Amino acid sequence: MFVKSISLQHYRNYEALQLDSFGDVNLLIGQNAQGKTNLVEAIFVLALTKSHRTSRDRELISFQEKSAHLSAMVEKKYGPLSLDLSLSPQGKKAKLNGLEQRKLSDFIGSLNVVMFAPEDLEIVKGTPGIRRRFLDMEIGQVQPGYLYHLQQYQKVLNQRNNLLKQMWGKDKPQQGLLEVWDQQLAEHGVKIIKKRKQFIVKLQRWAETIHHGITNGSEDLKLVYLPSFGEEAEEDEAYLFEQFMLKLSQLKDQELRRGMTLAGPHRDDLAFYINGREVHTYGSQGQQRTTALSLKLAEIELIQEEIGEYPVLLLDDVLSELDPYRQTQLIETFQSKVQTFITATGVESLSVDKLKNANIYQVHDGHVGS
Ligand SMILES: Nc1ncnc2c1ncn2[C@@H]1O[C@H](COP(=O)(O)OP(=O)(O)OP(=O)(O)O)[C@@H](O)[C@H]1O
Repeated sequence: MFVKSISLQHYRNYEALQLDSFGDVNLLIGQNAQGKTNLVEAIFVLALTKSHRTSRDRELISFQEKSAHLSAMVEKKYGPLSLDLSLSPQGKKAKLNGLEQRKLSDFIGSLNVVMFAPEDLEIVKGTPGIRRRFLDMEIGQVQPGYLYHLQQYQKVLNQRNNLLKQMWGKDKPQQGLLEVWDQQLAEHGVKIIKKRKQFIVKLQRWAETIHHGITNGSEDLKLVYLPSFGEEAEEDEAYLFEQFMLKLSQLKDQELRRGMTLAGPHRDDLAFYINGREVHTYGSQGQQRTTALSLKLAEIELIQEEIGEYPVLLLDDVLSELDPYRQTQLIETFQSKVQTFITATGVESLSVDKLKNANIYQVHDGHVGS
């Protein structure tokens, strides 16, 4: 798919911006703090209705303003599609071809993107919560049904945690009520776990091949789901449900003491291994960065496999961090297949000959010129 144009109103430091005729490769060049990341972030927000760098939507609306508006024209395999998204403290409103969507999940996935930004190193180095967010956002993009279960799970989890807190120190805990929440938690929980496991198996296939290529065959990358209960590879829903309920009953005393739910997809993790060793613990900085890169490139192929179209690639401040060999490999792999937006402080830091047909945009203080 291909983003043809974009328009922003009161989005971050853009008061009003209209950009047309994007090319296959688009370079956004400018000094620090001018609005380069804000622009690729806006494309990301149009795809997922959320930013990759904050969960607080208020930050996306320009200071002093009450709402922001983003829109784009996207060329897809089956024709053009217009996307509109409004953000305000009251919530978000999304339109496809001018028609308001009742649920945001009906809008998400209309535009598919893969963002690679410096903070993606945290997927490998950071806390389990970051890896869960990565899984949830990526699966949500290609399987909207996933987001429904995720929202329901989060609701039930909050209610169950509140109940556990209320029951704390009471003589006669409300066991009956807790069991109702257990059932609902397990119902949505197993759907999430199953989809995450299936996603990881597919992502692993692509990531392994790509990582092999990047490292000249010297490194074997493996992805492993680390569940808080049951077997890591088990996908059978009935079995997972049984295992989840069993785990909750085993943990009940502990949960009542701590006032929180201690097992389920909100406690699961994802591990990366290179040649049998965990990258989080034993990987060098370079291996961790390459792992993150392989994951992102694998995602591009996976999205193509799932939806039959390549996503748009957003490279924020990362291309200049790669050595010339990796820069070239990245650009050559996707040239003419994947529309790419690249931010950098200067064209000097990029292997420019590979980017000679790129559209170049100068970003300065919330204004963009070509
Ligand atoms: N809600 C907002 N309203 C207005 N301006 C904002 C808002 N949020 C961020 N900004 C401004 O946007 C600018 C940062 O833009 P951005 O993160 O896109 O920089 P950048 O060009 O990518 O820089 P770098 O090269 O340092 O990454 C800052 O000047 C910041 O004050």
